[in-house]
Amino acid sequence: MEQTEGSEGLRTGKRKEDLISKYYEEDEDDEGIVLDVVIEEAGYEAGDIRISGISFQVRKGELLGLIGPNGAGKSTTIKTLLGLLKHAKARVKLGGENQSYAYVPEQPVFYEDLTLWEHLDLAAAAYGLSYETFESTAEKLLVQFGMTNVRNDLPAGFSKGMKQKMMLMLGFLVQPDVYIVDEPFIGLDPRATKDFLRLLEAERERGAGVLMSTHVLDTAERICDNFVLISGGRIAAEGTLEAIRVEAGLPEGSLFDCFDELT
Ligand SMILES: Nc1ncnc2c1ncn2[C@@H]1O[C@H](COP(=O)(O)OP(=O)(O)OP(=O)(O)O)[C@@H](O)[C@H]1O
Repeated sequence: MEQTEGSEGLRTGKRKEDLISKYYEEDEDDEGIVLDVVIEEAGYEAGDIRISGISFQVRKGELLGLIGPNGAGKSTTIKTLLGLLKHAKARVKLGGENQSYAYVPEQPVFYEDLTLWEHLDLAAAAYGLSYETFESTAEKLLVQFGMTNVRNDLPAGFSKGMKQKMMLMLGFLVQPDVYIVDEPFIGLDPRATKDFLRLLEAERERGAGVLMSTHVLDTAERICDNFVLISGGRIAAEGTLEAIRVEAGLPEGSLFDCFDELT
């Protein structure tokens, strides 16, 4: 079975080589942390350091926005925490022994010879969902994303936005404790964006934590609780919008203005 574009799609959170360790020894300060990331440094080649000193935590129900200009190191940060970079000094922990995560990549990744429904079935099997749970959740997602009429089609023939919707559906299907989402908005039409945000909100209410990288700053400003602003492979500012405004010296500034000032 051929998979398109590299090896980073359809991640199940159960691969042995993952950097993410499954057990988090909680003490009082750690309560509610579902993802704890400490990256000392990471790069694509030995000696080629692209990011350094990037640490952050995501708590239950929190949406943390990873923002920064092109080439700042957002995707490298995400690839590092997923264990995809060989040259990384990093430690990544989920919040508990039985916690799971789902990664939604920026570039859709799919199997050429599996239909949309078969992709959903495969992801459900990888996460050990019962057939009943899979069927009812998958049916709901098809309706929510307006994809019912293409359920038995091959994704190779999908538009860019439809492929993106499939990736999001695969993430939502398994209801993980942590979502790691790399730029979800590009390619989605306004209706799909709204559907995605509504589902994300419901998942946060369920207690899922979300790390989301994006360039869509007006949306990020509206929906994220906290931000990590990366510039030149390092953290340029972090915290709430208020904290970022203080850092940028723009007490009334939009996230875009602060971003502009700080990068
Ligand atoms: N596969 C790769 N091999 C070598 N260097 C890479 C690779 N991918 C990215 N880089 C380099 O790492 C640095 C950070 O890139 P990264 O893709 O993490 O940026 P980003 O913040 O995700 O940017 P964008 O907003 O454009 O997606 C850049 O200097 C980039 O050229």
